Amino acid sequence: MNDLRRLPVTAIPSLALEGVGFAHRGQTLLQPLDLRLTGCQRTLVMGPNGAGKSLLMRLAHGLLVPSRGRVSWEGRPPRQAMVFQRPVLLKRSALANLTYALAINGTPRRRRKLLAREALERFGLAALEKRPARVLSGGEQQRLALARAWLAEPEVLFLDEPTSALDPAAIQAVEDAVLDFHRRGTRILMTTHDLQQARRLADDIVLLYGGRLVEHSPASDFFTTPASAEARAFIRGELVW
Ligand SMILES: Nc1ncnc2c1ncn2[C@@H]1O[C@H](COP(=O)(O)OP(=O)(O)OP(=O)(O)O)[C@@H](O)[C@H]1O
Repeated sequence: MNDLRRLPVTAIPSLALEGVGFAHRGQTLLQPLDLRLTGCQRTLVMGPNGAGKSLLMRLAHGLLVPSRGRVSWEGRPPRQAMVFQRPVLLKRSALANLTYALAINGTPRRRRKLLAREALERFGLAALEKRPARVLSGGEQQRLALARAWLAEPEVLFLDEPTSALDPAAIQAVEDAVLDFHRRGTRILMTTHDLQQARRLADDIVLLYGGRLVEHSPASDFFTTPASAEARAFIRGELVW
């Protein structure tokens, strides 16, 4: 299913993180950072284990309150969705997970099954609509989470290591979905450890190391002329926590 009806063309609000930091029990986990995301970019957040990537995503999406600084959307908050490494699914069928999400967002009952089935079809899950979501394979669960996000028509989609537990075919399916979201008009903010994946998907790269933002550059610059020693080491596979 390749019909990509674009989302209504309204400017996606810019996201500004100003002096945003996060501490827990007196320990600084994310040092104050500034980051501004505009337009319909695909931003890939990279860094070794424990660098603070998930923290940054949760702060940006509003799941965590910063200990200092401010997260703000210019004008209005956009429609947002988040996809996690391990999908959070209800103990119901694949179809019911989607119809439930549609009910929550106010879709009239008579349209829910039709829309949910279209989304299952798009993500290659039509044959599994009756199967309990929690017995689906990891790759299938991730596609179901993406289908649910698709139905939310997000202007901004956060994905936190959505492919780290998946095999190559499932990774490809997630990457194709990310590109479809983007072509439909969604801004992407995604974390990954995978340099090749970042090369395939990114317009710009944010590199975190040890709870610090060390670089935010266009992907072409990051991979060819990285500005920081950390980025050079990361690209060589030498940056570890
Ligand atoms: N809610 C929290 N309370 C306390 N510590 C936390 C919390 N969330 C994250 N941390 C700690 O903050 C640091 C950064 O965690 P984060 O999950 O952001 O790293 P990451 O870059 O996503 O790593 P990985 O690639 O391993 O997933 C880690 O040391 C983690 O243990």
